[in-house]
Amino acid sequence: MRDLGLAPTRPSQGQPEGDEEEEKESDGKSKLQQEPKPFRKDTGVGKSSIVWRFVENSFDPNINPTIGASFMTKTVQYQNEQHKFLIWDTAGQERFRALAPMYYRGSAAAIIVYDITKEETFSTLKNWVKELRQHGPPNIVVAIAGNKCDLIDVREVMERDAKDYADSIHAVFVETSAKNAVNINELFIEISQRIPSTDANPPSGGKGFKLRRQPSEPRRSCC
Ligand SMILES: Nc1nc2c(ncn2[C@@H]2O[C@H](COP(=O)(O)OP(=O)(O)OP(=O)(O)O)[C@@H](O)[C@H]2O)c(=O)[nH]1
Repeated sequence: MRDLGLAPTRPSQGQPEGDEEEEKESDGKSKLQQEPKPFRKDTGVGKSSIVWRFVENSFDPNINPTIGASFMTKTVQYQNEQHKFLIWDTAGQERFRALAPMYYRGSAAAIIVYDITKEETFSTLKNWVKELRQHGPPNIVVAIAGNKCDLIDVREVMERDAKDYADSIHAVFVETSAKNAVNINELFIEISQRIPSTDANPPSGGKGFKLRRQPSEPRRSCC
């Protein structure tokens, strides 16, 4: 059995700032006008839906936004091994952003999700990559998921561009649809394959997991 800590990114905290509402300062300027919010576009990309599809194999079109974070686990039999995923699903709203380091610091991998129909979510993703590189665990596996690939008619982010970017930072990349269950299991399996085995990296304190590299399962082309 191997335990895989995973943190789909995007959270924070502190005094609620309001997400979509603009708060007015005493000088009458809104906070939006005063300071850039590099992570503002994180909500609604489908992080929770991806986790739900993976853990419960279900999809809720009326799912509520995540408050703070939620935690789920799933164990999958993959070839001759059991992989246990310990997953933190973090909130995308700006007011929860400061919580993010709590989740990614102890994680073996992070999935950064963007919405293929919203270009700004892809730009935001790069800020997360930077933050993970600067403040995350040195060997954290980064995965990029371009979600909602069932909405191909309103696509704003080209798959090739996202793939080129992912390759440039050595990240796992896949386009997913939580709605249609496309590439969800493949995403998690590919991440688990990238996490070094305990043979190569002896764990401290006797905890960890053993994993051999296996050939990737074929991915489905998204829609
Ligand atoms: N068409 C389509 N809609 C999706 C997909 N995944 C999620 N959605 C919808 O997108 C909306 C947001 O989904 P969530 O899973 O709550 O997104 P989130 O990123 O977790 O949002 P926060 O919790 O606010 O950070 C919901 O209405 C979902 O039903 C998908 O693959 N395809």
